[in-house]
Amino acid sequence: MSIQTDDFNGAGARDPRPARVVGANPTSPNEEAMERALRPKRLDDYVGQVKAREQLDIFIGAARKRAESLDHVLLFGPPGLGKTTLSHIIAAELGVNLRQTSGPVLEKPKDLAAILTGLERNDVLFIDEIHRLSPVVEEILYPALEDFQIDIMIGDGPAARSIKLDLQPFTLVGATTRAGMLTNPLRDRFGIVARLEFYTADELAAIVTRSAGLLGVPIDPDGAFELARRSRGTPRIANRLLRRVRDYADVKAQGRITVPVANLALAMLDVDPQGFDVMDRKLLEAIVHRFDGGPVGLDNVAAAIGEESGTIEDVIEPYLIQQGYLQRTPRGRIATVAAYRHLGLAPPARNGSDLFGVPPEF
Ligand SMILES: Nc1ncnc2c1ncn2[C@@H]1O[C@H](COP(=O)(O)OP(=O)(O)OP(=O)(O)O)[C@@H](O)[C@H]1O
Ligand SMILES: [Mg+2]
Repeated sequence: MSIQTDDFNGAGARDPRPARVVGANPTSPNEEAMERALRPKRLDDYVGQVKAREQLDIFIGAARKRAESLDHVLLFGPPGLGKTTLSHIIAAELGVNLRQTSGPVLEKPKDLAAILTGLERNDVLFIDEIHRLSPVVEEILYPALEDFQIDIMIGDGPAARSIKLDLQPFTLVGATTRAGMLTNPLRDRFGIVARLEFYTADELAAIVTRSAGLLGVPIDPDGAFELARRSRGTPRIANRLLRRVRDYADVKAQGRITVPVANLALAMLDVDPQGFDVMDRKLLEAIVHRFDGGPVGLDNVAAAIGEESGTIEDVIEPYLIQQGYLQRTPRGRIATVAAYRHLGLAPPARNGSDLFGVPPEF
């Protein structure tokens, strides 16, 4: 199997701001190299995501048996949950090449045409950030996905004509953090759609334990669980906390990660008992203190905390919502009772306390 990459992990431009310890995006090229080393290579080593894994296991098995290309796959979910990892696993399990690129890198139709015509039979084409494909590029993708054909223009001006080129059958694996931003015609062309979910603490503990084994870090099971519990449901964060806490353990505690060592190291890193970091707390505090707990519109919150609304929506909010600290309503964001309590505040008595969905004794 060969793997070709057009850009660095398909991630495009890097964010120049200081990295969050529990931010879900990769923080540096160094971290990405480390991630590649820790990335599971086969479906059996891929922890959690039971539904997506079961589906893929069957469809991949069927495609292999018939020596056909796998149906096109759309992977969506918040950053760091394993979309890129899964795309590599799909190619490995199919026993085919993986060609990796990303939406923003494909500027012109000919960029995509060059990649498509280079694919071998049943190869996987992985397009990261597929919601950022330009419309003209997307246009040539449709016939490629449907009939394994593309129309390309030859020549200029009045002499220009379009010719059809046949492609080898292939599988597109598209990844996105924002399925809602995909056009309908594109979304409809994926036969397999897998939504990746946040991981449970037990699943993350398994990932931390596996990574610790690969890195040769001694860790107690309870220590692994403590890191897992505070990783915002995200393997990328779990692996990052492991590396940072390992540094702390090396310098302060003869290398072994125990619960007390994990607690001290995580406190030093400003990761609170729920695994929330400064940005999470800033968001909740802004909604509670500046907007009376909401509802407040996304743009107002973004302005209040000096963060891009896209980052709030894709990276910060999903976990807070999943954990029940925040609600997204048509009228705006609302901080829940759990958010008030997390900030050490008494929740306000409201007529609309059913907003919080909590029993009256609160
Ligand atoms: N199911 C899993 N089992 C074990 N490790 C995992 C799993 N999912 C992800 N990881 C680890 O987490 C890291 C981040 O995963 P990955 O890069 O695939 O996330 P992503 O969803 O592509 O993120 P992004 O949206 O930022 O591109 C990987 O390097 C891998 O080590
Ligand atoms: Mg990725």
